[in-house]
Amino acid sequence: MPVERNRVVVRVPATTANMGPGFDCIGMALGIFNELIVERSDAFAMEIIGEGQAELPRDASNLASYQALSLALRPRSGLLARSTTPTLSYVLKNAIPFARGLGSSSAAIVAGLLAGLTLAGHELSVQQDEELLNIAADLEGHPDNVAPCIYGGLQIGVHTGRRWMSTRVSVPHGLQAVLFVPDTPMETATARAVLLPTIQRSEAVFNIGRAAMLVHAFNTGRLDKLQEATRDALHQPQRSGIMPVLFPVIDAAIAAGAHGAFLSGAGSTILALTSGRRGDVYVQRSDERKEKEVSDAMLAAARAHNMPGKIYVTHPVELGAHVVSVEPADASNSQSV
Ligand SMILES: Nc1ncnc2c1ncn2[C@@H]1O[C@H](COP(=O)(O)OP(=O)(O)O)[C@@H](O)[C@H]1O
Ligand SMILES: N[C@@H](CCOP(=O)(O)O)C(=O)O
Repeated sequence: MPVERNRVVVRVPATTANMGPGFDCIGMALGIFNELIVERSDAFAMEIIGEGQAELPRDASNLASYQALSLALRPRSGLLARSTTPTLSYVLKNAIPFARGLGSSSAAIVAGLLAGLTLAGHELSVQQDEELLNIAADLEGHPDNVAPCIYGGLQIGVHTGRRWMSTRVSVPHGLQAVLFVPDTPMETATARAVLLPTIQRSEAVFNIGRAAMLVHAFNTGRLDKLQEATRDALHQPQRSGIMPVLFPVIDAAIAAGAHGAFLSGAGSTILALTSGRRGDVYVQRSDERKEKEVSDAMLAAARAHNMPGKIYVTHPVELGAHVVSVEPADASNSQSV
Protein backbone atom coordinates (compact mmCIF):
# COMPACT_ATOMS: atom_id res chain seq x y z
CA MET A 1 0.00 0.00 0.00
CA PRO A 2 1.60 3.31 -1.03
CA VAL A 3 2.36 5.69 1.85
CA GLU A 4 1.90 9.32 0.88
CA ARG A 5 4.16 11.90 2.48
CA ASN A 6 3.79 15.64 3.18
CA ARG A 7 7.44 16.63 3.01
CA VAL A 8 10.61 15.10 1.61
CA VAL A 9 14.30 16.04 1.51
CA VAL A 10 16.44 14.44 -1.20
CA ARG A 11 20.13 14.80 -2.11
CA VAL A 12 21.67 14.23 -5.53
CA PRO A 13 25.31 14.32 -6.67
CA ALA A 14 27.04 16.24 -9.44
CA THR A 15 28.26 14.08 -12.32
CA THR A 16 30.99 14.27 -14.92
CA ALA A 17 29.92 12.78 -18.24
CA ASN A 18 31.92 11.46 -21.22
CA MET A 19 35.24 11.34 -19.30
CA GLY A 20 37.03 11.73 -22.62
CA PRO A 21 36.08 8.88 -24.99
CA GLY A 22 32.76 7.77 -23.44
CA PHE A 23 30.55 10.28 -25.25
CA ASP A 24 26.91 9.92 -24.15
CA CYS A 25 27.73 6.62 -22.36
CA ILE A 26 30.17 6.97 -19.44
CA GLY A 27 29.79 9.17 -16.36
CA MET A 28 30.85 9.36 -12.72
CA ALA A 29 29.30 10.86 -9.58
CA LEU A 30 31.26 13.55 -7.73
CA GLY A 31 31.17 14.74 -4.12
CA ILE A 32 29.17 17.92 -4.75
CA PHE A 33 25.49 17.57 -3.78
CA ASN A 34 22.28 19.50 -4.35
CA GLU A 35 19.48 19.20 -1.81
CA LEU A 36 15.82 19.51 -2.75
CA ILE A 37 13.04 19.97 -0.18
CA VAL A 38 9.49 19.51 -1.45
CA GLU A 39 6.40 20.01 0.68
CA ARG A 40 2.64 19.83 0.14
CA SER A 41 1.37 23.37 0.36
CA ASP A 42 -1.62 25.68 -0.19
CA ALA A 43 0.29 27.68 -2.79
CA PHE A 44 3.14 27.04 -5.25
CA ALA A 45 6.46 28.51 -4.06
CA MET A 46 10.04 27.99 -5.12
CA GLU A 47 13.12 29.23 -3.31
CA ILE A 48 16.59 28.70 -4.78
CA ILE A 49 19.62 29.03 -2.51
CA GLY A 50 23.17 28.87 -3.84
CA GLU A 51 24.18 28.11 -7.42
CA GLY A 52 21.81 29.58 -9.98
CA GLN A 53 19.72 31.49 -7.43
CA ALA A 54 19.70 34.58 -9.66
CA GLU A 55 19.41 32.74 -12.99
CA LEU A 56 17.33 29.57 -12.70
CA PRO A 57 13.57 29.70 -13.32
CA ARG A 58 11.33 29.74 -10.24
CA ASP A 59 8.28 28.28 -11.96
CA ALA A 60 7.10 24.97 -13.39
CA SER A 61 9.81 25.17 -16.08
CA ASN A 62 12.40 24.46 -13.39
CA LEU A 63 13.58 20.91 -14.06
CA ALA A 64 13.10 19.94 -10.42
CA SER A 65 9.41 20.80 -10.57
CA TYR A 66 7.32 17.86 -9.47
CA GLN A 67 4.25 18.98 -11.40
CA ALA A 68 6.18 18.84 -14.68
CA LEU A 69 7.83 15.56 -13.83
CA SER A 70 4.60 13.95 -12.72
CA LEU A 71 3.03 14.95 -16.03
CA ALA A 72 5.98 13.33 -17.77
CA LEU A 73 5.32 10.13 -15.85
CA ARG A 74 1.64 9.87 -16.79
CA PRO A 75 1.72 8.66 -20.39
CA ARG A 76 4.51 6.27 -19.56
CA SER A 77 2.96 4.10 -16.92
CA GLY A 78 -0.16 5.66 -15.56
CA LEU A 79 1.73 6.51 -12.38
CA LEU A 80 0.19 9.44 -10.56
CA ALA A 81 -2.54 9.63 -13.18
CA ARG A 82 -5.27 8.61 -10.76
CA SER A 83 -4.71 11.48 -8.37
CA THR A 84 -4.77 15.16 -9.19
CA THR A 85 -1.37 16.79 -8.98
CA PRO A 86 -1.04 18.43 -5.57
CA THR A 87 0.20 21.97 -5.00
CA LEU A 88 3.78 21.90 -3.80
CA SER A 89 6.44 24.24 -2.49
CA TYR A 90 10.13 23.75 -3.23
CA VAL A 91 13.46 24.75 -1.73
CA LEU A 92 16.50 24.05 -3.90
CA LYS A 93 19.82 24.19 -2.05
CA ASN A 94 22.26 24.12 -4.94
CA ALA A 95 25.98 23.45 -4.66
CA ILE A 96 26.41 22.10 -8.22
CA PRO A 97 27.45 24.88 -10.64
CA PHE A 98 24.82 24.96 -13.39
CA ALA A 99 25.48 24.93 -17.14
CA ARG A 100 29.12 24.04 -16.43
CA GLY A 101 29.16 20.36 -17.49
CA LEU A 102 28.57 18.96 -14.02
CA GLY A 103 25.14 17.48 -14.60
CA SER A 104 22.99 20.10 -12.86
CA SER A 105 20.06 19.47 -15.21
CA SER A 106 20.22 15.71 -14.57
CA ALA A 107 20.54 16.35 -10.85
CA ALA A 108 17.39 18.49 -10.96
CA ILE A 109 15.46 15.87 -12.95
CA VAL A 110 16.51 13.00 -10.67
CA ALA A 111 15.84 15.04 -7.52
CA GLY A 112 12.39 16.06 -8.77
CA LEU A 113 11.50 12.49 -9.74
CA LEU A 114 12.70 11.03 -6.45
CA ALA A 115 10.92 13.69 -4.41
CA GLY A 116 7.70 13.32 -6.43
CA LEU A 117 7.71 9.54 -6.20
CA THR A 118 8.39 9.68 -2.46
CA LEU A 119 5.57 12.18 -1.80
CA ALA A 120 3.17 10.08 -3.86
CA GLY A 121 4.31 6.87 -2.17
CA HIS A 122 5.21 5.20 -5.46
CA GLU A 123 8.09 2.81 -5.86
CA LEU A 124 9.93 2.02 -9.08
CA SER A 125 12.09 -0.98 -9.79
CA VAL A 126 15.73 0.01 -9.65
CA GLN A 127 17.57 -3.27 -10.20
CA GLN A 128 15.74 -5.10 -13.00
CA ASP A 129 14.07 -2.79 -15.49
CA GLU A 130 15.80 0.27 -14.02
CA GLU A 131 12.57 2.25 -14.32
CA LEU A 132 13.86 5.38 -12.62
CA LEU A 133 16.90 5.42 -14.92
CA ASN A 134 14.64 4.96 -17.94
CA ILE A 135 12.34 7.83 -17.04
CA ALA A 136 15.24 10.15 -16.19
CA ALA A 137 17.28 9.24 -19.29
CA ASP A 138 14.23 9.74 -21.53
CA LEU A 139 13.82 13.22 -20.05
CA GLU A 140 17.53 14.10 -20.31
CA GLY A 141 18.11 12.39 -23.68
CA HIS A 142 21.30 10.56 -22.71
CA PRO A 143 22.18 8.36 -19.70
CA ASP A 144 25.72 9.44 -18.84
CA ASN A 145 24.69 11.99 -16.17
CA VAL A 146 21.46 10.47 -14.86
CA ALA A 147 22.89 6.94 -14.36
CA PRO A 148 25.73 8.00 -11.99
CA CYS A 149 23.41 10.58 -10.42
CA ILE A 150 20.93 7.82 -9.52
CA TYR A 151 23.35 5.01 -8.65
CA GLY A 152 26.59 6.82 -7.73
CA GLY A 153 30.04 5.67 -8.80
CA LEU A 154 31.14 5.25 -12.40
CA GLN A 155 28.40 4.02 -14.72
CA ILE A 156 28.25 2.91 -18.33
CA GLY A 157 24.82 3.63 -19.83
CA VAL A 158 23.55 2.21 -23.10
CA HIS A 159 20.22 1.92 -24.89
CA THR A 160 19.30 -1.63 -25.87
CA GLY A 161 16.80 -0.53 -28.50
CA ARG A 162 14.06 -1.19 -25.97
CA ARG A 163 15.30 0.50 -22.81
CA TRP A 164 18.23 2.17 -21.07
CA MET A 165 20.51 -0.03 -18.99
CA SER A 166 23.53 0.76 -16.83
CA THR A 167 26.61 -1.08 -15.56
CA ARG A 168 28.77 -0.08 -12.59
CA VAL A 169 32.55 0.09 -12.91
CA SER A 170 34.69 0.10 -9.77
CA VAL A 171 36.58 3.30 -8.93
CA PRO A 172 40.08 3.13 -7.40
CA HIS A 173 40.35 4.39 -3.82
CA GLY A 174 41.88 7.76 -3.22
CA LEU A 175 41.17 9.21 -6.66
CA GLN A 176 40.72 12.99 -6.60
CA ALA A 177 39.05 15.23 -9.16
CA VAL A 178 40.40 18.74 -9.71
CA LEU A 179 37.82 20.86 -11.53
CA PHE A 180 38.52 24.08 -13.35
CA VAL A 181 35.03 25.67 -13.46
CA PRO A 182 35.02 28.70 -15.80
CA ASP A 183 32.96 31.72 -14.79
CA THR A 184 31.38 31.47 -18.25
CA PRO A 185 28.54 28.94 -18.59
CA MET A 186 28.09 26.58 -21.51
CA GLU A 187 24.57 25.31 -22.19
CA THR A 188 24.67 21.64 -23.19
CA ALA A 189 22.37 22.36 -26.15
CA THR A 190 24.89 24.90 -27.49
CA ALA A 191 27.83 22.51 -27.08
CA ARG A 192 25.90 19.69 -28.80
CA ALA A 193 25.00 21.94 -31.73
CA VAL A 194 28.66 22.13 -32.83
CA LEU A 195 28.92 18.34 -33.23
CA LEU A 196 28.56 16.87 -36.72
CA PRO A 197 25.82 14.26 -37.21
CA THR A 198 28.24 11.68 -38.70
CA ILE A 199 31.71 10.52 -37.68
CA GLN A 200 34.66 8.91 -39.48
CA ARG A 201 35.49 5.23 -38.91
CA SER A 202 38.97 6.26 -37.70
CA GLU A 203 37.35 8.47 -35.03
CA ALA A 204 35.12 5.59 -33.90
CA VAL A 205 38.16 3.29 -33.66
CA PHE A 206 40.06 5.96 -31.71
CA ASN A 207 37.29 6.17 -29.10
CA ILE A 208 36.34 2.49 -28.88
CA GLY A 209 39.86 1.52 -27.83
CA ARG A 210 40.17 4.33 -25.35
CA ALA A 211 36.71 3.83 -23.79
CA ALA A 212 37.61 0.17 -23.22
CA MET A 213 41.00 1.21 -21.82
CA LEU A 214 39.33 3.75 -19.52
CA VAL A 215 37.07 1.10 -17.99
CA HIS A 216 40.02 -1.29 -17.65
CA ALA A 217 42.13 1.42 -15.98
CA PHE A 218 39.39 2.08 -13.41
CA ASN A 219 38.69 -1.60 -12.80
CA THR A 220 42.34 -2.45 -12.24
CA GLY A 221 43.63 0.78 -10.73
CA ARG A 222 46.05 1.24 -13.65
CA LEU A 223 46.01 5.01 -13.41
CA ASP A 224 49.10 5.23 -15.63
CA LYS A 225 46.75 4.31 -18.53
CA LEU A 226 44.46 7.29 -17.95
CA GLN A 227 46.41 9.85 -19.92
CA GLU A 228 45.87 7.90 -23.13
CA ALA A 229 42.49 6.48 -22.04
CA THR A 230 40.91 9.92 -21.54
CA ARG A 231 41.72 11.16 -25.06
CA ASP A 232 38.80 11.59 -27.46
CA ALA A 233 38.09 12.22 -31.12
CA LEU A 234 34.28 12.54 -31.08
CA HIS A 235 33.50 15.76 -29.20
CA GLN A 236 36.48 17.50 -27.58
CA PRO A 237 38.23 18.58 -30.81
CA GLN A 238 34.94 19.94 -32.15
CA ARG A 239 34.02 21.68 -28.90
CA SER A 240 37.48 23.22 -28.52
CA GLY A 241 36.38 25.56 -31.32
CA ILE A 242 33.97 27.24 -28.90
CA MET A 243 36.20 26.56 -25.86
CA PRO A 244 39.74 27.45 -26.99
CA VAL A 245 40.97 27.08 -23.41
CA LEU A 246 40.23 23.31 -23.41
CA PHE A 247 43.44 21.72 -24.68
CA PRO A 248 45.82 24.23 -23.08
CA VAL A 249 44.22 23.49 -19.67
CA ILE A 250 44.24 19.71 -20.28
CA ASP A 251 47.91 19.85 -21.31
CA ALA A 252 48.82 21.99 -18.28
CA ALA A 253 47.05 19.59 -15.88
CA ILE A 254 48.90 16.58 -17.31
CA ALA A 255 52.25 18.38 -17.32
CA ALA A 256 51.66 19.16 -13.61
CA GLY A 257 51.09 15.50 -12.75
CA ALA A 258 47.41 14.70 -13.41
CA HIS A 259 46.74 11.12 -14.52
CA GLY A 260 44.36 12.32 -17.21
CA ALA A 261 42.13 15.31 -17.99
CA PHE A 262 39.06 15.97 -20.12
CA LEU A 263 36.10 18.23 -20.80
CA SER A 264 33.48 17.46 -18.15
CA GLY A 265 30.22 16.72 -19.93
CA ALA A 266 29.56 19.36 -22.55
CA GLY A 267 31.71 21.87 -20.63
CA SER A 268 32.63 24.42 -19.65
CA THR A 269 34.35 22.62 -16.72
CA ILE A 270 37.64 20.82 -17.36
CA LEU A 271 38.38 17.94 -14.98
CA ALA A 272 41.74 16.44 -14.04
CA LEU A 273 42.14 13.14 -12.17
CA THR A 274 44.91 13.08 -9.57
CA SER A 275 46.36 10.91 -6.80
CA GLY A 276 44.98 7.48 -6.12
CA ARG A 277 48.32 5.76 -6.57
CA ARG A 278 47.93 3.78 -3.41
CA GLY A 279 45.27 3.37 -0.77
CA ASP A 280 43.34 6.28 0.55
CA VAL A 281 44.28 9.95 0.17
CA TYR A 282 45.02 10.08 3.91
CA VAL A 283 47.81 7.50 3.64
CA GLN A 284 49.44 8.89 0.53
CA ARG A 285 52.81 10.55 0.73
CA SER A 286 52.75 14.27 0.03
CA ASP A 287 54.79 13.74 -3.15
CA GLU A 288 51.98 11.55 -4.48
CA ARG A 289 49.41 14.31 -3.99
CA LYS A 290 49.23 16.62 -6.98
CA GLU A 291 46.03 18.63 -6.46
CA LYS A 292 47.84 21.86 -5.63
CA GLU A 293 50.26 21.71 -8.59
CA VAL A 294 47.48 20.65 -10.95
CA SER A 295 45.11 23.39 -9.72
CA ASP A 296 47.77 26.07 -10.10
CA ALA A 297 48.71 24.85 -13.57
CA MET A 298 45.08 24.75 -14.76
CA LEU A 299 44.39 28.25 -13.42
CA ALA A 300 47.56 29.65 -15.01
CA ALA A 301 46.74 28.11 -18.42
CA ALA A 302 43.17 29.43 -18.23
CA ARG A 303 44.40 32.88 -17.21
CA ALA A 304 46.74 32.93 -20.20
CA HIS A 305 43.63 32.50 -22.35
CA ASN A 306 41.67 35.17 -20.48
CA MET A 307 39.30 32.60 -19.04
CA PRO A 308 38.59 33.32 -15.35
CA GLY A 309 37.23 30.54 -13.22
CA LYS A 310 37.38 28.68 -9.92
CA ILE A 311 39.01 25.47 -8.78
CA TYR A 312 37.00 22.80 -6.94
CA VAL A 313 38.83 19.79 -5.52
CA THR A 314 36.48 16.88 -5.01
CA HIS A 315 36.42 13.10 -5.47
CA PRO A 316 34.29 10.34 -6.98
CA VAL A 317 31.41 9.19 -4.75
CA GLU A 318 29.67 5.83 -4.64
CA LEU A 319 26.53 7.38 -3.10
CA GLY A 320 23.86 8.31 -5.62
CA ALA A 321 20.50 10.04 -5.23
CA HIS A 322 18.95 9.37 -1.83
CA VAL A 323 16.12 10.39 0.45
CA VAL A 324 17.45 12.22 3.49
CA SER A 325 14.17 12.46 5.39
CA VAL A 326 10.40 12.30 5.02
CA GLU A 327 7.44 13.60 7.03
CA PRO A 328 5.59 11.85 8.44
CA ALA A 329 8.58 9.65 9.17
CA ASP A 330 8.45 5.89 9.38
CA ALA A 331 10.92 3.13 10.22
CA SER A 332 12.59 3.29 6.80
CA ASN A 333 12.89 7.03 6.39
CA SER A 334 16.42 7.00 4.93
CA GLN A 335 16.96 4.93 1.83
CA SER A 336 19.39 4.92 -1.06
CA VAL A 337 18.00 4.14 -4.53
N1 LIG B 1 16.78 23.10 -11.35
C1 LIG B 1 17.62 23.32 -12.38
N2 LIG B 1 18.94 23.15 -12.21
C2 LIG B 1 19.79 23.35 -13.24
N3 LIG B 1 19.41 23.72 -14.48
C3 LIG B 1 18.11 23.92 -14.70
C4 LIG B 1 17.16 23.73 -13.67
N4 LIG B 1 15.96 24.00 -14.18
C5 LIG B 1 16.13 24.37 -15.46
N5 LIG B 1 17.43 24.32 -15.79
C6 LIG B 1 17.99 24.67 -17.12
O1 LIG B 1 19.00 23.74 -17.51
C7 LIG B 1 20.21 24.41 -17.83
C8 LIG B 1 21.37 23.61 -17.34
O2 LIG B 1 21.43 22.40 -18.06
P1 LIG B 1 22.64 22.06 -19.01
O3 LIG B 1 22.81 23.13 -20.05
O4 LIG B 1 22.44 20.66 -19.49
O5 LIG B 1 23.92 22.15 -18.06
P2 LIG B 1 24.49 21.15 -16.96
O6 LIG B 1 25.79 20.72 -17.52
O7 LIG B 1 24.65 21.97 -15.72
O8 LIG B 1 23.51 20.03 -16.82
C9 LIG B 1 20.13 25.76 -17.14
O9 LIG B 1 20.83 26.76 -17.84
C10 LIG B 1 18.64 26.04 -17.11
O10 LIG B 1 18.28 26.67 -18.32
N1 LIG C 1 27.14 13.44 -23.23
C1 LIG C 1 26.61 14.77 -23.00
C2 LIG C 1 26.88 15.15 -21.56
C3 LIG C 1 26.33 16.49 -21.15
O1 LIG C 1 26.67 16.71 -19.79
P1 LIG C 1 26.36 18.10 -19.07
O2 LIG C 1 26.81 17.92 -17.67
O3 LIG C 1 27.15 19.14 -19.81
O4 LIG C 1 24.88 18.34 -19.20
C4 LIG C 1 27.31 15.76 -23.95
O5 LIG C 1 28.52 15.70 -24.02
O6 LIG C 1 26.60 16.53 -24.60
